[in-house]
Amino acid sequence: MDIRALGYFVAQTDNTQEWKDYAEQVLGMMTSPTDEGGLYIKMDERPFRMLIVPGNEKRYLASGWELSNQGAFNDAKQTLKDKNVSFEEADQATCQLRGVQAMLVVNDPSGNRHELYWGHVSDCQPFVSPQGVPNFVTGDMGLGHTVLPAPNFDETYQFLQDVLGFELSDLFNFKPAPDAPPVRIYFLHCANARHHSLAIAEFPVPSGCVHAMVEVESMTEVGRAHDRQQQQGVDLSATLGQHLNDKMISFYMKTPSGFDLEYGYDGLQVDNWEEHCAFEFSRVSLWGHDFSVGQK
Ligand SMILES: Cc1ccc(O)c(O)c1CC[C@@H]1C(=O)CC[C@]2(C)C(=O)CC[C@@H]12
Ligand SMILES: [Fe+2]
Repeated sequence: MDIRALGYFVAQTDNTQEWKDYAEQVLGMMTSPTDEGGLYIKMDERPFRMLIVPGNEKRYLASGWELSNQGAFNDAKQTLKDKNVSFEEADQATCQLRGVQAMLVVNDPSGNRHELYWGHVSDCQPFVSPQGVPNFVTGDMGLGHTVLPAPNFDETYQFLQDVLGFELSDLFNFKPAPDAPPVRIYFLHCANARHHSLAIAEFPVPSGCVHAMVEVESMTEVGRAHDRQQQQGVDLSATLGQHLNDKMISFYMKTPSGFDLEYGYDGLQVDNWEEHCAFEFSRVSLWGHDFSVGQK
């Protein structure tokens, strides 16, 4: 399957206004209402990269994976059939809300919902940040990355590789405590240069997502976002730091749907995956990233 990028994600909330304020005042993104009383969050020339839908629970709902064209979409559908994976084809209203030509919905063995689509609709309106953020790093590399819970780890990893076509970038055996057994976190890429568009973590997460990541073009913009997080009283989940594997300099904070958002700069890009060599890294970060602040 030829997935090009993480095109969007869908999250749910019982308080759309909270997401609007968070998107505009903290993330520095634009918003517009959906026909259903939800919210489109815009961070580049596309109409949206985050879709917030109304519902009684605050949670992450789905990851939207972009296929290049109708041929790739038909191939994806055939792959699902050949591998006996149950899937649904989205109805007109669902495609309309997301602005896509067609979409298939599959759940992975840990219950994460993946939406496979082609042909996004775009009016290419310029991105004009309400906070003066010049640009987010998107384009061919998609919106960023998402880290999903995978308590059913082996089956989920196999599904993501064999069915959806993700490939391993590198892996981490995370020890939650010095004498606790390690939990696996695998970092996966698709057909773009971003070090990982998806990662899976071997533990359950009630909100449906460990975190999503968005990337800006300068350290100044990470710092300015950190200032807004402080000013708006948003909970910090991890302090500023730099990851060992993708060299991203970032901090983590809560979103209004209960999962975290990583706001980063300077993530590794791999132009030729043929030359890449997967490895196991044994430390979360080169410096910083104190996740204990999120436990308080
Ligand atoms: C280790 C790592 C490398 C690159 C990333 O973009 C990235 O987000 C991570 C951190 C993964 C992971 C997490 O997101 C949830 C909290 C975790 C489990 C920790 O407490 C340490 C590693 C963290
Ligand atoms: Fe991350």
